[in-house]
Amino acid sequence: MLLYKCPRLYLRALCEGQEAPPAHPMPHVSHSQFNWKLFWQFLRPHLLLLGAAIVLALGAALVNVQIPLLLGQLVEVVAKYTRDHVGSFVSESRNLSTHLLLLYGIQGLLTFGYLVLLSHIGERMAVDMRRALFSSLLRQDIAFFDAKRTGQLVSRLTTDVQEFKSSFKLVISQGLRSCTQVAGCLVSLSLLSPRLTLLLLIATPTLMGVGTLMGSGLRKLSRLCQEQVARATGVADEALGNVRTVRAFAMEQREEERYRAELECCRLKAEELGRGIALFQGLSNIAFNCMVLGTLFVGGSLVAGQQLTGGDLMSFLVASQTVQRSMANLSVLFGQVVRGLSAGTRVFEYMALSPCIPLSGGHSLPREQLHGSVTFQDVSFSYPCRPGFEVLKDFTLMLPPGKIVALVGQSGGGKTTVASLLERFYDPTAGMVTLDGHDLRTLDPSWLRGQVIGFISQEPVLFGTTIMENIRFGKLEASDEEVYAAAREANAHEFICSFPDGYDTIVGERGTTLSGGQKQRLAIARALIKQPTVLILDEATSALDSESEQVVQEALNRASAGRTVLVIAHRLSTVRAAHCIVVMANGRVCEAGTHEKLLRKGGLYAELIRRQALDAPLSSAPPPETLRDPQDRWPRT
Ligand SMILES: Nc1ncnc2c1ncn2[C@@H]1O[C@H](COP(=O)(O)OP(=O)(O)OP(=O)(O)O)[C@@H](O)[C@H]1O
Repeated sequence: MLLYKCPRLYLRALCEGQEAPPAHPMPHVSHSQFNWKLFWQFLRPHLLLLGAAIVLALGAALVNVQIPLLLGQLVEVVAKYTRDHVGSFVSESRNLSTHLLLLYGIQGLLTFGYLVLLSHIGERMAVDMRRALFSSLLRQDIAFFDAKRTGQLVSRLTTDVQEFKSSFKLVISQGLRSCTQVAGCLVSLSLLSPRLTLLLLIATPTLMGVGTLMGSGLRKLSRLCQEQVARATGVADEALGNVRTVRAFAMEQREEERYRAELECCRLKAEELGRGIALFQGLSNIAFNCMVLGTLFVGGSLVAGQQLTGGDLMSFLVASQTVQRSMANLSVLFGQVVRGLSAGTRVFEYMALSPCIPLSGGHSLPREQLHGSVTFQDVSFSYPCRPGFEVLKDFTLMLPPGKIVALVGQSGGGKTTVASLLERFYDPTAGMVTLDGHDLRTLDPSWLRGQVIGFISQEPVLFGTTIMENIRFGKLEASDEEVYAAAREANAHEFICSFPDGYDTIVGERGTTLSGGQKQRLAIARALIKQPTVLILDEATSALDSESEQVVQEALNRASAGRTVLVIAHRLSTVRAAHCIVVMANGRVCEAGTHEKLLRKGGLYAELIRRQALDAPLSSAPPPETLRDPQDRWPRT
């Protein structure tokens, strides 16, 4: 297991002759506890400001603790004046009133200060967390995304981080303040009347214990609730992202119903959580009111017994109110903290995941020594999310340098899977894929994908930016001239120049403002700009009409020259000129050879050709001379 997580250990295991570990288990997402270690990493840079905020919050709370005592003294002055009618009430009370006004002012300033600081810290932390989570998600294995919905992941980046940030700010502002006030007031109260304070001290821990028990249940509910919200977001995201397909099948109603059903589940779960929180708050209110009533009752009897003055009782009452308000705040805060901790757990959960296939690491080969010879040696493979289902079984294939090899065969036979293994989106369960004799697992994946392999799929995905930036996606440091050259090579320059904005044309989300053929040619330019040694064409022309296909095919032919090319095709007419055609069935190679050789053999390929009724219109140019003699270089079947 450890070997998976660390490619270096894996390599050492190979060197020491240990058996290669079975391929990538599904990255494990544990429903773990809140990750305090990660939280600390985000908090650490802000410790100084946080310390300042805490000091200000504590200051505000301590100022607040003094207010009941001064109010009690003011009441004493009122009582004295009412009783004795001696002197001026205004002059007697001036000092106390000024003192109180000053405290109110200081409290306001301190509150302003710590709230500004907390807002600053909260926003910075949220940005850091989103960046770290996004970066971690981008690094996860492709297998991770097979098992996840985009909506769920996006929700972690948005809602969960937001929820966590709000809770964090509330805990420091309200929570810290309420706790300090409760503590400060309890000290004041114990000075005024130890007996009354004892009453409060007995009741408080009992209530806290009950609260903790209820809290763990609420936390579970909150987690379920947020997961359901993420599911609903996923449904909306999918429907909106595929709105053309939804419209084409007139499935708006169905999508609305799916979303409504998910929302209904959200509502039920949220209401259950709401009821739980309401019950918790209701019970705590009753308990705290009873506490105040009890305090008044016992305090009143102490005043009657002249063990307490009227002013002291007033101070006691105001301080008890502060304690009560703070406790109520804490109970409201509790729900938020429960939600915040769940949200934080979910955010840190994905952040702590380490991919089985790292983005980089291992060695790269100098370009001048790179030949582009690829082999699949006895490769077996199951997708991690379907472990019992072997897609490739002892699959062996050789792509000689500079040659074109076509993979054909039944749908679902594993052709795209072969391409995915070559790109190292997954690692084989058994056997190995090599480039120039090097196991792909020993090579740097970022070098492999960024510089060696170019991939062009059936449905090219473009980004909603300019044509220039889309082509440059293949090589960020490419000059304008390199972009133009790649576009020319891909037969795209002409149509790009015909647009009023030329290379600065915005292509719309996923390239919706372009035709299929235009998108495909941009994808070819994007793949060619990095001058890949190995090119994978996964049914690159199958979605195009015959006119576009011709232009795109021409570009592909040009792009294929001198490169090792793996062509995956359904339409057999497009691969007749390949140096070798490999027929796949049930995850195995069952035939291989040139078009003519396979036709003569009269096996599966000939049968496929017959089915596609391509015997007659075989009109494209005959394969180059070099193709006529495949000899025994081709894969064993
Ligand atoms: N991400 C995935 N997770 C699990 N199973 C998958 C995944 N992708 C493909 N498969 C399964 O692997 C098998 C081979 O799929 P693959 O896409 O490689 O076939 P293919 O030959 O390219 O098919 P087609 O010609 O229809 O594109 C299929 O049974 C498919 O259901």
